[in-house]
Amino acid sequence: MAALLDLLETRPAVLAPVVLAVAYLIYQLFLRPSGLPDIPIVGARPGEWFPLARARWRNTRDMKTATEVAYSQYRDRAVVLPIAGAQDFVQLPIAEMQWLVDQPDSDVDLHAQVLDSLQLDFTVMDPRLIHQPMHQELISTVLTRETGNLVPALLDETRFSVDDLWGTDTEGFREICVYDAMRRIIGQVTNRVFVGLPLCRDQNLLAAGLAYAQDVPMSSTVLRFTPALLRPLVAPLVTLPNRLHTRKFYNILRPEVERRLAAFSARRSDPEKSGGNGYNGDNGEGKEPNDFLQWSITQAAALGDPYHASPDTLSGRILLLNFASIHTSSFAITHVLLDLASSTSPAQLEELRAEIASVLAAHGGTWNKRALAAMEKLDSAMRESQRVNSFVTIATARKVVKEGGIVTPSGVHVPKGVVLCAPSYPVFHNPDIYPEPEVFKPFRFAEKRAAPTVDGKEGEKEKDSYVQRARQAFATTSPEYTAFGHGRHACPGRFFASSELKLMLAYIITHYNIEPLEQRPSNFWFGMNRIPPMKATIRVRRRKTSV
Ligand code: HEM
Repeated sequence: MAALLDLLETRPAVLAPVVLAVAYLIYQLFLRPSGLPDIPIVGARPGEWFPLARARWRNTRDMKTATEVAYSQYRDRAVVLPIAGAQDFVQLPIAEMQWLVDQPDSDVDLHAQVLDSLQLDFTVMDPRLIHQPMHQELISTVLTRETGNLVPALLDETRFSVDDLWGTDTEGFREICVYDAMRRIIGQVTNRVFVGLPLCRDQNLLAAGLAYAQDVPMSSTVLRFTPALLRPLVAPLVTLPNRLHTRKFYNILRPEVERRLAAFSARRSDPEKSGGNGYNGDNGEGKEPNDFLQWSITQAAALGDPYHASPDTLSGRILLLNFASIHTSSFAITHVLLDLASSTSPAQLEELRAEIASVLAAHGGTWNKRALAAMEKLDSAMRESQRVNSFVTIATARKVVKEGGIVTPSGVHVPKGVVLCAPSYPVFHNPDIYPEPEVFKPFRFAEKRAAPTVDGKEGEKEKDSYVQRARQAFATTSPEYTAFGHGRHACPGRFFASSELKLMLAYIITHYNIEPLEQRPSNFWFGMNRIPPMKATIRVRRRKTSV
């Protein structure tokens, strides 16, 4: 200690870096101009010093209250919703959400916001994958179109993985941790569509994908709390797990990618062998595999840039798909199982089973997209569970990227760099929109579908009725229903997710009895998101008959 004091006395310059670092932190936390419009700040108290910084911490400690206050006290006007370690959001009234999602990407940009909030330039090992997101186009086109053809594969993998993890013993009940089992099942079933058999069952591949999906939110949280100037220095350390899991994932996938690429170019150079189409891969039975990896190879060939066709790029796209889909879908299926186990009467479960049986019978006993679409009560149960439990608490976050900023319909000027959003959690729980909002009513949306339609000419009536029914479907978004976001950037994977989750739920409830829970285990808030109780268990027993 004495030596240190001596040093400071003789060479005070050694203090300079410490003083600079402290001054920088104080400036960042308290003095930096916020660039925010002059509108109320949620969480700030009148007359206090540093209202923005203090509101940030208050809101972060209690996000539920913050979102409720932002919605109920400022229903018709824009407010600042500051959150520590995230952006300072400007939340628009719900009446302006449609305006927000209709703005061109050159004015407000979802990708710029995601890039920031997940720190993707650091947390994704090859940021080019993000800046050229070719996989997203495939999700909204090929994956959505092919979902119907993929139903048999989805069913096969669901059967295989659920039977394996939930067991087939019809005598005794067995306790399972819902989230743990379902994320493995979702990982396997979803990867059946991404990379096919046998890799979708490779537990090391699935584990690396899951681990990476946890690394990204973890490392991005640390990076967001790190001053921007220091991030390039801190990132290599913080993202070490991301790098390790990426490498592991690539290494396992690479031999299959290389095999597919070789088969693809062989077929391309010898169209005779390919059955005439000139570019198909080969699944070993002379048929092209119908999965995301294969579509990506075809897409890469059409793009003609070797970067897109490299094994690492193709593997990287599959890893990003795992990131986008596994947690979201695992949360959704975990929630609905807990809801059905704890809030639903046995008669309602029987009603669901009866619907499944009768629709299946009407479709010749075959599971297909039409049969899934006709199961309106099942669809309603999924939609209702997401209404009650959605991880989305503020919706449609878009960063203002237009030089000079933009002006909202109610006349607020929002500068470039600020993130706009709209309310979600308090809307889902608003009794004027959803009566008895805290109650899980599995048939809420099915009943809305069945409600009489407006009068009109015969043709119009039919059209109205179709539109009214479609509006209540699980994958349909609106300002009042934002579990998948809203607008043209709403989740592109939602049609696939809807079919996959309904099929899985139908299989589970027709093949298993679930012992009722006295109380629904509570969700919890993780930053801005709501998460299912990860340790919650249920007791299940295989049914002797499957209807
Ligand atoms: C229950 C399951 C899912 C939920 C609840 C969900 C939810 C969401 C939400 C809320 C958004 C933001 C939309 C917005 O801001 O308007 C989103 C975006 C996205 N989702 Fe999903 N998602 C699910 C499944 C999937 C699946 C299975 C895939 C891929 C196959 C996927 C791929 C994506 C992608 C790529 C985006 C970014 C879209 C863009 O940048 O334009 N999601 N998702």
